[in-house]
Amino acid sequence: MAPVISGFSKLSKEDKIKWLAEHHFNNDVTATDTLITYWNSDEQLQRLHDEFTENTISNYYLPFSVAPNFLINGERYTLPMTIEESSVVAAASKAAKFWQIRGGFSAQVISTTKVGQVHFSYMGSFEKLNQFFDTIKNTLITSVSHITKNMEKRGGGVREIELRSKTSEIDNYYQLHCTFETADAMGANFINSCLEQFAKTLISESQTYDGFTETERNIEIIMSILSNYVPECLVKASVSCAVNELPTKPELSSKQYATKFVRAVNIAEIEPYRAVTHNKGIMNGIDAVVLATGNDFRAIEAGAHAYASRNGKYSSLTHAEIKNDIFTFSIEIPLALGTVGGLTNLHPLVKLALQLLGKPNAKKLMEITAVAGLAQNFAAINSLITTGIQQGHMKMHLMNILNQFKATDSEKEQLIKYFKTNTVTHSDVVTQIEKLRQE
Ligand SMILES: CC(C)(COP(=O)([O-])OP(=O)([O-])OC[C@H]1O[C@@H](n2cnc3c(N)ncnc32)[C@H](O)[C@@H]1OP(=O)([O-])[O-])[C@@H](O)C(=O)NCCC(=O)NCCSC(=O)C[C@@](C)(O)CC(=O)[O-]
Ligand SMILES: NC(=O)C1=CN([C@@H]2O[C@H](COP(=O)(O)OP(=O)(O)OC[C@H]3O[C@@H](n4cnc5c(N)ncnc54)[C@H](O)[C@@H]3O)[C@@H](O)[C@H]2O)C=CC1
Repeated sequence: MAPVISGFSKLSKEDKIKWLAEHHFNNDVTATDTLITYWNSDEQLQRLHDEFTENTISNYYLPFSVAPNFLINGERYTLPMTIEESSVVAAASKAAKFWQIRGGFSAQVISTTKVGQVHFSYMGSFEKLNQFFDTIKNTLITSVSHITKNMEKRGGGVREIELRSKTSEIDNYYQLHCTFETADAMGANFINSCLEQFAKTLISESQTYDGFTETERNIEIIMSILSNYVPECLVKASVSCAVNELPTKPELSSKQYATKFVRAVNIAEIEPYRAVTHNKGIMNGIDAVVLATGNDFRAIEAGAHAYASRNGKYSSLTHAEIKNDIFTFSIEIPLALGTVGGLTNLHPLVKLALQLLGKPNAKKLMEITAVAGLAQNFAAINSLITTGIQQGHMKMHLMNILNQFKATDSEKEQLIKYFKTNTVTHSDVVTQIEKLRQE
C-alpha cells in the first residue's frame, strides 16, 4: 500500500512520476515510459495542457473524429466528435447522410434560462422573511451590478430572484431561487459569483433589518451554487419525411419500418430499463460534440437525465410519430452550452472544432448538439429494428480486437476482407487470427 504523502501537489511533474513509480509500480520503467510517451514534444503546448487541471502527469488521448453531411436548418456542417467508442461516429455519419437528402434536420432553441440557488436556514415566520425579501430584492440585484455589467451589455444578466420556502421538506430551509441569461457562456462562474454576492448581501441586510428579532436575524447560508438542472435551457430538433421515403428491407416495407421504429421509441417512453440505454445512445452523440467543443459533459449528462425524469419516471428524450403518412422523429433536451469561457478559447483542438462549425454562438451550438443526439439515436434504432446492433457495432469494433491481438498490417488486411462477408464476433476473430498464424 502506498504511504500517505503530504505536499504531493507541490512536487514537480517529474517528482510526482518518481513517487508513483516507487510506490505503485515497483520502479518498473514501463510505467514511467508510458506516461512520458504521451507528453507532447512541444513544451509550451504540454504546459498548457498540464495547467488545465491539477496533478497532471501525462495526457490521456481520445480520438478527435468528424462526421460530415449534417444538414441543419438548411446549412451543411461537419461535426467534430470526441469519443472512444467504435461505431458512434460511423452511425452519426450514416444518419446524417440519410437525412441530408430528405430535407435535413430542423432545430430550434426554445429557451436559454439558467438557474442558481442560495440555500439558507432561517428561524422565524415566513411572512416576515417575505417582507424582508421584498425590501431587499432591489439591493440584491444592485449588489451584483459590478459582476453583471458586461453580461448585461451582451443581453444577459440576472432575470429573477424568488424567495422559496422548503420548510415542508426540511425545517427552516429556504432558497433564493434565481434565474439568469448568460449569452454565449455556459455561465457557471458568472452565476456562482452572483449567487455568492447575493448570499453576502442577504446576510449584511439582515443584520440591519428592523423587523427581525435576534433569532430571525441569525440567517445561516448553507451554500450558493448554480443548478445543472436547466429545463428552461431547452432545444428541440427533428427530422421528418413521407413514410415511403424510409428504408425498405426485404422483410420490412417502409410502412412496417416506420411502425416498428415508432414502437421502439414508445417502449423507451414507458420502460425505464430501455429508456436508460436509449438515452445512453443519444448521449453517445451529444457527449462527443460536447467534449470536442470543450464543454462540461458532466453538467450536460446530469441535466439531460434529470430532464428525462421530469414527469416522475425516467423516460426517452426522443419521440416519434406517424401522422398522415409523415414520419417525424424529434428530441427535446436541455443543453447549457458555451462557446466562450471554460476551455473554449484555450484548447487548440477545441478552438479548431468551433472553427469547423463556423464559430457558432451558444444557441447554434445547442441546435447542432441536439441534432447529434437525434442522429445517433436514429442510427441506433435503425440497427436495432433491422439487423440488430451487433452487426454494425462489431464491424467497427473489429479493428480494436485486431489491435488487441497485435495483428500485423497483412493480417489486418486479410481479416477485414474475411469479415466483409462474415459476422464479426470476438471468438471468430480470435479463431481466424490463430488460423492465419498457423498457416
Ligand atoms: C456502424 C454502421 C454505421 C455501419 O453501417 P453500414 O450500413 O454497414 O455502413 P456502410 O459501410 O454501408 O456505410 C454507410 C455510411 O455509414 C457511415 N460509415 C460506415 N462505416 C464508417 C466508417 N468506418 N467510418 C466512418 N463512417 C462510416 C458513412 O457515412 C457511410 O457512408 P460513406 O462515408 O461511405 O459515404 C451502422 O451499422 C450503424 O449505424 N450502427 C449503429 C451503431 C451504434 O449505434 N453505435 C453506438 C454504440 S452501441 C451503443 O452504445 C448504444 C445503443 C445501441 O445501445 C443505444 C440503443 O440501444 O439505443
Ligand atoms: N456545476 C457546474 O456545472 C460547474 C461548472 N464549472 C465549470 O465552469 C466553466 C464554465 O463557466 P463559465 O462561467 O461559462 O466560463 P468562464 O467563467 O470561463 O467564462 C465565461 C465568461 O466569459 C465572459 N464572456 C465573454 N464573451 C462573452 C459572451 N459573448 N457571452 C457570455 N460571456 C462572455 C463573461 O465574463 C463570462 O462570465 C466550465 O469549465 C465548467 O466545467 C464550475 C463550477 C461548477
